[in-house]
Amino acid sequence: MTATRTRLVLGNWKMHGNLADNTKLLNALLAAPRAATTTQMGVCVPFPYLAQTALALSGSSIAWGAQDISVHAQGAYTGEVSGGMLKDFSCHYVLVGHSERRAMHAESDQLVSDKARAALTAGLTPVVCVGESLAERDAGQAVSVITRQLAPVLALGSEAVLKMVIAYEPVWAIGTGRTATPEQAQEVHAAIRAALKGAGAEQVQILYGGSVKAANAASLFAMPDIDGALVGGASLVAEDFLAIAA
Ligand SMILES: O=C(CO)COP(=O)(O)O
Repeated sequence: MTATRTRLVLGNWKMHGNLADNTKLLNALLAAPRAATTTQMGVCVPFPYLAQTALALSGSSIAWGAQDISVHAQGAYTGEVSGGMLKDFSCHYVLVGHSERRAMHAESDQLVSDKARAALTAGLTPVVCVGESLAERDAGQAVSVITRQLAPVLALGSEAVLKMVIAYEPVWAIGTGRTATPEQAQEVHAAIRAALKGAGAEQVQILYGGSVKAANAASLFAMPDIDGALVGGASLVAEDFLAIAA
């Protein structure tokens, strides 16, 4: 990682949590001494817990955000949540295009780009998730799939891309305990950075996600184009999440 990029460790709680457990988790994150690290930390929580998270983390160095955003600013869109609403709860980040949403909610590459744009319009930092399936990797298509997924995002222009975070999450590594090797991840991260091209590509944070644990974080973070992690399961256990950031 070059000196210009700060390391970022983001938790994705997915559809986990309840008021009582969240309080314990957030308090444990707040109680941990963090003076020695310059690593940025954040948590992306389910919509109903944004208020609780905002209240708990306000004034701390830990950021928070959501896991999805509507492409619409407001209107008759039952069940949707707008960027303006996320801003009301002082969200910094919003995940867009997580593979679970691409797979289970049929989110297209274009829709993911539209969501990234909606996030930027609302003043949020979109964390654009990309990643190939196992079949695609086995077919040697990892980089071409990611290039295809990123194309409509890159079409938003370099000024927009500079305000984003990209997360590479190979689908076969999510929740499986099977992490990409640092070399496998680095290869894709370098391809992503090459795809970003142009001015500023060196500044964009590119996170790795997929079974990141304290035991494998350091070797992943040692790679030149891996700027941090998007953490699922391990972000639900304060000591594991903190150990990754440390
Ligand atoms: O999907 C992920 C984060 O967005 C990764 O999840 P796990 O860390 O549980 O594999």
